[in-house]
Amino acid sequence: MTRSISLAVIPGDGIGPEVVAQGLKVLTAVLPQDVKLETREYDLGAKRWHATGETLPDAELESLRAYDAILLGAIGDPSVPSGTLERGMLLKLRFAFDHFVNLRPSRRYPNTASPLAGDPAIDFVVVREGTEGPYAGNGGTVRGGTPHEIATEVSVNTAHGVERVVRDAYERARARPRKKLTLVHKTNVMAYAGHLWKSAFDRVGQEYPEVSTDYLHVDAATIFMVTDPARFDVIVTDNLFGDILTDLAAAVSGGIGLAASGNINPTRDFPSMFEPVHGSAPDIAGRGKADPTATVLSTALLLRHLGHENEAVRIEEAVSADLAERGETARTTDETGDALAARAAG
Ligand SMILES: NC(=O)C1=CN([C@@H]2O[C@H](COP(=O)(O)OP(=O)(O)OC[C@H]3O[C@@H](n4cnc5c(N)ncnc54)[C@H](O)[C@@H]3O)[C@@H](O)[C@H]2O)C=CC1
Ligand SMILES: CC(C)CC(=O)C(=O)O
Ligand SMILES: [Mg+2]
Repeated sequence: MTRSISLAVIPGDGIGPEVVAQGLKVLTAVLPQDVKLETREYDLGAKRWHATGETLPDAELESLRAYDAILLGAIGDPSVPSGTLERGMLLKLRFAFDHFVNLRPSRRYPNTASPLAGDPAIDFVVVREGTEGPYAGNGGTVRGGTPHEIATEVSVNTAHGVERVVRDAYERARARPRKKLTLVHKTNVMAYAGHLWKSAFDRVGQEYPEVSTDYLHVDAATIFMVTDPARFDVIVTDNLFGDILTDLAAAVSGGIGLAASGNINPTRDFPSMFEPVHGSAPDIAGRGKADPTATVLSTALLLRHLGHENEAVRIEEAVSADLAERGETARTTDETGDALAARAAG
């Protein structure tokens, strides 16, 4: 457990600054007096790009290494060509700091609106690979702009990269009461990558006899996430499948405004980065409408990662209690942050 926390804060674009302000409010409220929180804000995102053309200069990336953790709002703006910031800043960070475990828990909190019939219990965690797969940037285009253009986006899967994330997922499954791990892929079509994933899953599984396993093709996994989400305990999957599945998981378990995530570097060679699952939501930015709960819950993951388990639980309990009493009245982003901070402070 750290008695001081140095935190790099990247508010980013759209609703990012709005929700990060609430995350910091709750973090400050929950920490004991003798734990010092030092923050430095990084000006990265659309505004910076328009002013300087920079996404994440190497010197800034290097300076981020020194922190215990990073808190990110979201990046991406309609005024910037799609992918510029997502790849130039967000993926650059995830790759450079070897965030190979993208941890995305889904839990049904009381009194939340699920579109699913029968009010199902939901409590699973997706372990999404964070540094490889189709997001590796391995592709290109030939004959661009002509009717004969050919674009490729090659999924990169290394034995090292797959095995380490699969092992992490087994560890997490073993530590949970149900001890169940589901591999999600598309081995029937993506045969090369699928074989690598499935054989790593089976091989590593021999070391975890107490963990029960199953396999689902990703298309079928989306069916079960809607018809029978209670069947899932821990899911391990690649970068793209995990991205898509976790937006769906958020939608069925109470909404995208509640979904937290951690980009974890389990070896602790680099700072891990915590952020809501959602993006910058330009459609509601600047209107005080964004739900900051996902960011607040991401700060709980951050605290847990740094060894502050009690404070992490206090935040999760504050969210649970607040949701139970939120009712129908619409609240502003700030009001929700205030309510959560007051409860978390105890
Ligand atoms: N980690 C990141 O920084 C991410 C960035 N993005 C970027 O964000 C931008 C917008 O992407 P979209 O595809 O629209 O996804 P999005 O997640 O930003 O928004 C999807 C829908 O969810 C709603 N929503 C999102 N967060 C919410 C919250 N906290 N409270 C209430 N409603 C919320 C939005 O209003 C929108 O209707 C794009 O530039 C995209 O690349 C997208 C996902 C992750
Ligand atoms: C914006 C992308 C790079 C990533 C994304 O959608 C996510 O991590 O959820
Ligand atoms: Mg996403």
